[in-house]
Amino acid sequence: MAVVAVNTEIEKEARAHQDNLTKPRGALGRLEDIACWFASRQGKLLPDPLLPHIAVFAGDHGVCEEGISAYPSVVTGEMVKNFARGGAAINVLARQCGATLAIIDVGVMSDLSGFEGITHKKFGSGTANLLREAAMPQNQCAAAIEAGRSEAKAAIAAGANLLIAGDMGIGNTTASASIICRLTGTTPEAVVGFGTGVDENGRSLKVDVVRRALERISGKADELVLQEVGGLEIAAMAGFYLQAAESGIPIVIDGFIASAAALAARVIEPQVTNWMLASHISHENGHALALEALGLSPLINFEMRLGEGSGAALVVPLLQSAIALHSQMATFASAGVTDKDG
Ligand SMILES: Cc1cc2ncn([C@H]3O[C@H](COP(=O)(O)O)[C@@H](O)[C@H]3O)c2cc1C
Ligand SMILES: O=C(O)c1cccnc1
Repeated sequence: MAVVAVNTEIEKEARAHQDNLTKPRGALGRLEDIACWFASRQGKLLPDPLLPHIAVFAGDHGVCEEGISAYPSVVTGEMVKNFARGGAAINVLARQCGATLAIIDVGVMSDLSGFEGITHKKFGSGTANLLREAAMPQNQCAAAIEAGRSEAKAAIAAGANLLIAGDMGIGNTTASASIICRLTGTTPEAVVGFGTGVDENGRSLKVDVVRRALERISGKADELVLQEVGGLEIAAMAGFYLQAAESGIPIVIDGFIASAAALAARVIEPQVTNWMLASHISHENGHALALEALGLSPLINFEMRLGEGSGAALVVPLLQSAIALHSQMATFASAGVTDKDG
C-alpha cells in the first residue's frame, strides 16, 4: 500500500488561521508549525485533540556476546516484566500524557510466556550475532515487520490518532548504529555512542564491531539492512511506522533506535517520513546526524538516552498545547483586537 498524501491545501488554510489569532504573527514559534502540521495530516483546519498510543517492541541481540553493552541481555526480559507491571519510565510518561501502552515481545531471549500484560509474538530468542552473520533470516524479519504493522492497525482501529514506537533490547544501540551508518554513509566513529553507559574502551570496541559488520554487508542491498544488522524489535518498529503512514496517522519518533527504524522504513517506502515528527535529540552520538538524514528537526534536547519511546511521550503535551492554541484562541476579528495594519 502507498503512503497517504499530505493535504497541503489545509496546511495553507491553517497558516492563514494562525495569522488571524490574537498574537503577533509567528509569536508561537514552532507551536504554530506543529498545529499546521497536524491540520494537514488530519485533513482538518482545527485538528482533533491527540489520542496517543505507544507500542514498545522488545527483542534481544546476539551481538551482545561481543561485549558491546554495559548491561547483560537478561535485562531485556526483566524490563519487559517491569513494563507489564507499570514501573518503567515509559509507564510513567504514558500515564502523564494519557497514552495507551502496549508491550510486545517480538524476540526476547527469556521465556515470557504466560506473563500477563504482554503481547506474545516471539519470532526468535533474540537475533544472531550481526558481526558474524545475518541477524535474522528473511522470513523472520518479514514477520517482525508484519507484527509492527498489525500493532499499528489495532491501535488505529481502537481510536488512536498519534502513534509512538518504543524499543527495549540490550545491545540495540549497536544494531541501530550499524543501520544508521549504512543508510547515511557515515563512519562508525561519528555514529557509535555509549549506549547504556560503556566506557571509552567499550565505545572503541563498539566502533570496531560496527565497522566490521558494515564490511561484512558492504556488497548487499540497502533493502537487506534490517535482516543483516537490525533487530526483531527494530524491524517491528519499522513496520509500525509504515502502517501508520499508509493509514494516514501521525507518528512521533523517539531517539536513536527509533530513528534507525525510521531510516530502515524509508528504504521500503520513501514517503514514510511525511508522517513523522521528531521528538528529541538523544545523547547517543549519531542521533543528530540520523535526524538530519531523515529531514526531521527535533523539538527538545533533554540529553536523554533511554529509548522505550520516552522522548516521544515526553513531547506529547507540547503537541497537545499546539493544537489547543490553534483551535481555541480568539481571532483579531472575534476578540475586537486591532491587527498590525489597522
Ligand atoms: C535498565 C534498562 C532500561 C532500559 N530501557 C531502555 N533501555 C535502552 O538501553 C538499551 C540499549 O543500550 P545498549 O545498546 O548499550 O545495550 C536498550 O534496551 C534500550 O531500550 C534500557 C537499558 C537498561 C539497562
Ligand atoms: O536514544 C535512544 O533511543 C537510546 C540511547 C541509548 C540507549 N538506549 C536508547
